[in-house]
Amino acid sequence: MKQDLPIPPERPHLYVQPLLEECGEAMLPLSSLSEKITVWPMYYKQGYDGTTPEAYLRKSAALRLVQAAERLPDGHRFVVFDGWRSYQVQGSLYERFKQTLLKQGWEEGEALQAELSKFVAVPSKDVQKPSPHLSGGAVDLTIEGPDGWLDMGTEFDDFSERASTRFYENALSPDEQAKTIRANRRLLYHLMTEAGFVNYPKEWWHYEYGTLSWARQTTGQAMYGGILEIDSENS
Ligand SMILES: C[C@@H](N)C(=O)N[C@H](C)C(=O)O
Ligand SMILES: [Zn+2]
Repeated sequence: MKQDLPIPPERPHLYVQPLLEECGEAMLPLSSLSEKITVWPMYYKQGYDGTTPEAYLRKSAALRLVQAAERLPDGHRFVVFDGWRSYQVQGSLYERFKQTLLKQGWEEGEALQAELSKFVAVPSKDVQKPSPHLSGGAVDLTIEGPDGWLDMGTEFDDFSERASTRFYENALSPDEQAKTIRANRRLLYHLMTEAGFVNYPKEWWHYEYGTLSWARQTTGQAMYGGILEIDSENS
């Protein structure tokens, strides 16, 4: 059972910047792909300008998501919070988190930048080096079961240590709730990685395929450059 298989520690990966060869794949809307996938557009619901009620991923990433979803236990489905993201939305998320940290007493400078980029990628519209969500190869998601969203130990976008994917792997004597959370994160992790995605170790909900950081972790060819606008050419 996937729930019994520990989430392995992050593997050492390439520190050189992989080359990106844009493959030209269009993006697919996720809400109509499978009964096992639903979209809960978190940033749209939170009122961010430039968001839409649909979530999009590049075609191969979307099809791999379907593959993973179809292996969910009966009565479960994926809940997608976000896929492709515009530069405007990436910038707003970054700015909002920065303001939160400043209110907590952080001061402008390198330490603040480092803390910020742990949880929100630096906004980049360089199509050869885009922030992951701008490429259409990154997805934020959880799992819904018969009784609602599974307990993953934190809310989506809880920017704390507890959000680290392996946080509950390290508990020495986990109580029943911690065991449940650990099993739920394992289920998501193994379904997604077996379908070819890589996880961002600081966030249990963030997975990527075909992006620069995916290439760094897998030595595969990065193939998703930045998409700056959704239009009829790329969706
Ligand atoms: C903001 C959060 N949901 C997320 O997606 N974080 C990663 C690091 C990102 O911004 O690419
Ligand atoms: Zn993400």
